[in-house]
Amino acid sequence: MSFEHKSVLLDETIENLNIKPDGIYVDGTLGGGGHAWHVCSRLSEKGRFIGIDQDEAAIKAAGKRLEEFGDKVTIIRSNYCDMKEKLHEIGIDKVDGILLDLGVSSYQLDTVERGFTYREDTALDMRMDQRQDKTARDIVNDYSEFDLYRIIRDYGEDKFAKNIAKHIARARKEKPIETTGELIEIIKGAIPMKLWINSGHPAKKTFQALRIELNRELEVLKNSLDEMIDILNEDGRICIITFHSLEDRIVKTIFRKNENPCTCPSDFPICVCGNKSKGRVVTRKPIAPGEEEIAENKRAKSSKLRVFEKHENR
Ligand SMILES: C[S@@+](CC[C@H](N)C(=O)[O-])C[C@H]1O[C@@H](n2cnc3c(N)ncnc32)[C@H](O)[C@@H]1O
Repeated sequence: MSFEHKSVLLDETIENLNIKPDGIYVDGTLGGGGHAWHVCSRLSEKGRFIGIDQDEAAIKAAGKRLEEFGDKVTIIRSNYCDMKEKLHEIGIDKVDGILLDLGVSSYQLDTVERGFTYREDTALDMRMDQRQDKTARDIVNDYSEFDLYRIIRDYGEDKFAKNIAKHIARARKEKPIETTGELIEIIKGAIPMKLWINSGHPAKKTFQALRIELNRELEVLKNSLDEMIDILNEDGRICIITFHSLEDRIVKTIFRKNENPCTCPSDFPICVCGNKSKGRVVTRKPIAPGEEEIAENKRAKSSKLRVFEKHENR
C-alpha cells in the first residue's frame, strides 16, 4: 500500500515557519514527509532538516520522499518528546524552526490492520509505535470500568461515556473483546439508535479516546512544548497543527504561558517573580483552513495552526 496523506494547512505552515535557507528545521511528526519536502526545498546546501516519527512505515515513506535532498536530511525514529536528546546526539542543541502536525496520518487510518479505523473489522491495535507492547485491546479489556468511562468522557468527549464503559465491562465478562468490529457492536448497544443514526459514526469518539490514551498523545504534547521552545534560536518559530479542542487548548495555554509567565498578583506595580517571557504568540487566533482546502480534504476540517516566535533578548 502506498503512503497516501494530504498535508493540511501546507502553505500557511510553510509561510509561518519563516524559513531561513541556512537554518536548521525539525519536523517532530514527519509522517510521509509532505510538509517536510516543502521545508527541505527551501533550504540551501548549508541548511539542515531533521525529521522525527515513531512509526516505522512513516520513516520508510519519508526516507524515500526526501532522498533527493541528500545529506541535508536526517531521519530519526523516535517520539518527539525526546527531540532535545535526539538532536543533542547528532550535535545539534539549537534550531530555527519546529513543526508538529499532530495525530495520525491518513496512511495509518487507512491501513486496516493498524486498528485505527472504525470502518473495518480488525484487531484492536492503534499503536503509532509498533515497538510498544500495549495495544488498544489491553485498554478495552484491562482498564477498570471507571477508567474507561474517564477516558471516553475526557478524550472522546462522548456524552454516553458512562453507558459505553458499562457495556464494555459487561461484554468482556463473557469473553475478551478482540476486534474493532466487536467493540463497535458493543458501543452501538450503548447509544440510543435514533441519536447515532444522524450524527456520524457511533464509535468515532470512543476510538479517538482509546487512541489518545494508548499513545499518550495529550501527555506527550503537554510535557514537550516548553522544552521545544527552549531549543529554538532567537526569532525561531514553532508551528503546531492540532485536530481537536483538547490538543488546541494545550498548545494555546502553553504558548500564552511562555509569552507571559509572570505569576505576580495583578495589583503588583512591578514584576518580582523573575519569570521572563520567552517570546510572542504570533497567532492570536488560530489559522484555520479555507473552504477550498476543506472541500478537497475532509481531514482538514477541524485543523488549526498556532505559531509561537522565540525572543529572549528583547
Ligand atoms: C498527521 S501525520 C503527519 C503528516 C505530515 N505532516 C505530512 O505532511 O506528511 C502525524 C504523524 O506524526 C506521528 N506522530 C504522532 N505523535 C507522535 C509522537 N509523539 N512522536 C513521534 N511521532 C508522532 C504519527 O506517527 C504520524 O506519522
